[in-house]
Amino acid sequence: SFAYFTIKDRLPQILTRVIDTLHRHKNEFFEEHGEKGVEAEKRAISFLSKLRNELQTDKPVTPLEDELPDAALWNQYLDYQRNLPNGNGEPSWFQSPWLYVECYMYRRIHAALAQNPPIDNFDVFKEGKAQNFFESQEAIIALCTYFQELLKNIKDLDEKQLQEEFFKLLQVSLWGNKCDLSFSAGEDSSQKSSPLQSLENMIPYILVNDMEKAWSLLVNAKKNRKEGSNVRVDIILDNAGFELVSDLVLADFLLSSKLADEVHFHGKSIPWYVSDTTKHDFNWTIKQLGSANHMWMSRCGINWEGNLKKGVWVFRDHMFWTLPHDFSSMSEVAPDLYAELQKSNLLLFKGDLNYRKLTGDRKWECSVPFHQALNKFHPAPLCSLRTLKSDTQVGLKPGQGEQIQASEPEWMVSGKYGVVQFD
Ligand SMILES: O=P(O)(O)OC[C@H]1O[C@](O)(CO)[C@@H](O)[C@@H]1O
Ligand SMILES: [Mn+2]
Repeated sequence: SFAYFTIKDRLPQILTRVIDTLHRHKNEFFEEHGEKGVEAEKRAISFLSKLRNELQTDKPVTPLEDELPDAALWNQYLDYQRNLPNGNGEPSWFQSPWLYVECYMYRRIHAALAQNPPIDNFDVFKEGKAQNFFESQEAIIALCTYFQELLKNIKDLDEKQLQEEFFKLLQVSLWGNKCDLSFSAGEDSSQKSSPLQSLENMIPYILVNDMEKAWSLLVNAKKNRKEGSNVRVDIILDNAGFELVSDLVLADFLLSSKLADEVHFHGKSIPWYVSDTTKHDFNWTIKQLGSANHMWMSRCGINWEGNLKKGVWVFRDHMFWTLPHDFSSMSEVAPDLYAELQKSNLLLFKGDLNYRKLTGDRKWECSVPFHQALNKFHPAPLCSLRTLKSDTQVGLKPGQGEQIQASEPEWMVSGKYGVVQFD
């Protein structure tokens, strides 16, 4: 299965890259913190080498020994896995649910750094995320330019024209999800070509296309909005780099077109799945754009900083997003976050990992309804924008999955297909 390939090949590669990254920063740690920095680096590397060895030799998953705020929840989850009636007994790397052990690896990487001051704030994936941003420069310029031109006459657009633009930017954000770095084990995965040019040709690759549903929901929310109440959209972010910029453009469009009054972004509180967006990545990206040597790029960055200052854009991170739990347990494990999401008119979930967590990462028949796979997770109307990079897919027409499978056995993991799936 794809899970086997991931645990056997991809995850050890990612760990090796993390170890290399620390090696490469040795001088920097020394310059910043002296001998203490170098000692901390050595301890972190030995912790990570041990982790890689445990993984590759299928050792049991061990309780977390750090005192970070989520440690108890992780250890409870390990107990839960141990006691599953249909489980394999003692959880180990090759004998446990993929979602669980993969999340666990990223949590252990975090522990390797967090437990070792003075390098405890070092994000081992930061360089890769920045590189993805810079290598997508041209695509970012093309998108920012298109968008700023659009803003010039957005007031004159009729409903049909607004809908067209909404669909375009939704698709850019969907295909932006091709650009993650965990899929390629950290290898370059930037957006090279203009993101708007090929949208028409990519329509056939959108296997579930609920863009109309998302549109009607927003139009109706606006029409039915009560005096003094706001239409709110939440974007549960995935990757930094080009994908994040495409999400920010979409969010700006929602405000500028007055389809929404506020947008709340949800990011990760620790480095996650190589390229996922943390608060630092979020602010860094907006700063980079603002100070770019390109008029439309910097216009975007400056406007977005203004949106944050005005409070019409809000960034939040919550520990739940980096726990191993699927979303059906959110109301129990993180009732505060669930209640927060209930305040939204529309939740946009970006990316593959969020899709796995929405559907419980189960081996569903492809024709099982999305609503059923969500297993009662429904804080508000929601829509997933995801390119297929793991073998879980629901909500297809009967026979649709089988038909693609016959000619393209890799269709579920190649990132070539996508869904805009609404519940
Ligand atoms: O950034 P995304 O879209 O969540 O993708 C993350 C990648 O990590 C995985 O979730 C697991 O390796 C893949 O399914 C996917 O390729
Ligand atoms: Mn990701």
